[in-house]
Amino acid sequence: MIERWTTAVLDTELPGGWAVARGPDGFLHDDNGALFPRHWLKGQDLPLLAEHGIGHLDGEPVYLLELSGRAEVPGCGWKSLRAFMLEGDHTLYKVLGYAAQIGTWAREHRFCGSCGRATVQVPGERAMYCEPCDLRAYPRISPSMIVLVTRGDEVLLARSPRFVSGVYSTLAGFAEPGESAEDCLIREVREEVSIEVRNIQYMGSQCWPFPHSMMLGFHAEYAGGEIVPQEDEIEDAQWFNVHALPPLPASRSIARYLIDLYVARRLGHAEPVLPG
Ligand SMILES: NC(=O)C1=CN([C@@H]2O[C@H](COP(=O)(O)OP(=O)(O)OC[C@H]3O[C@@H](n4cnc5c(N)ncnc54)[C@H](O)[C@@H]3O)[C@@H](O)[C@H]2O)C=CC1
Ligand SMILES: [Mg+2]
Ligand SMILES: [Zn+2]
Repeated sequence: MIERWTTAVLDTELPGGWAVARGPDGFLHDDNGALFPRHWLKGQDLPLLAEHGIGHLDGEPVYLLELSGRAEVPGCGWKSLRAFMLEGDHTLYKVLGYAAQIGTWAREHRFCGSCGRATVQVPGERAMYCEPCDLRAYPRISPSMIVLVTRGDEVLLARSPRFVSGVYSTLAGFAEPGESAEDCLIREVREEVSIEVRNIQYMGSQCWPFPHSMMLGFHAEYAGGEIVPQEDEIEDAQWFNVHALPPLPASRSIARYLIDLYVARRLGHAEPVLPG
């Protein structure tokens, strides 16, 4: 399969291509989507913080205009990355998800974390550089484990107080220094619901640019314990029968994929495909 979208570090001195603009309210869009002719977009008097050449879409260069504040463009509106994830073209969402991660990282690494001096972008490399310290800051990626724990026909799902009302999802958490993926998974499940697991199986991964998680998805079997939801983090956790599931997470999430896959295997239905 030919990839429509590939990332690259492009020279911002070169003319042409497409551009996306990101401000405090998300990405600029109109009826045609979020990609605009770059020359036109740069003529819109936007409060530009930085420009990044981010890759190629269908062979055409794509740039990000990262803005320092709010702006209005006639005939256009602003839409959050999450809204692009939930609806619309998946390739466009991939472009915008990457753009968001690059924009956030570059914005947050304008100064050296060691000496406090201004950093510069390294030409041809995705790095912010402090010359006196010889220190490069690369885009930040935070590994997070996500796991569906099952017990026969039952799946363990939980709600965080941050979730949309009624929705239950798989357990997830960030890796800490010193942990393997499995260590992290076991700790997170213990912390969040006080359950022990066994037969941990890796199922697949997904980039989750909110703001920079890398989700590593697992399946695990229940091995013991009673559910005790973690105070403040977990509002409720329950075993749900595969025939009586609550409202579930968005269909493009790996959480949903892990649930749908288990249910499909249990019921002998066609297996879902993990959205990249
Ligand atoms: N794609 C998907 O299907 C899903 C993705 N997620 C994502 O998984 C990630 C982890 O899930 P949570 O339950 O929120 O994590 P968690 O269970 O580790 O708890 C969040 C806490 O971790 C700490 N934290 C925040 N950012 C961190 C980082 N970069 N590294 C280490 N610790 C950090 C903070 O103390 C925060 O309160 C989040 O980004 C969440 O959006 C969660 C569920 C579904
Ligand atoms: Mg968690
Ligand atoms: Zn420095």
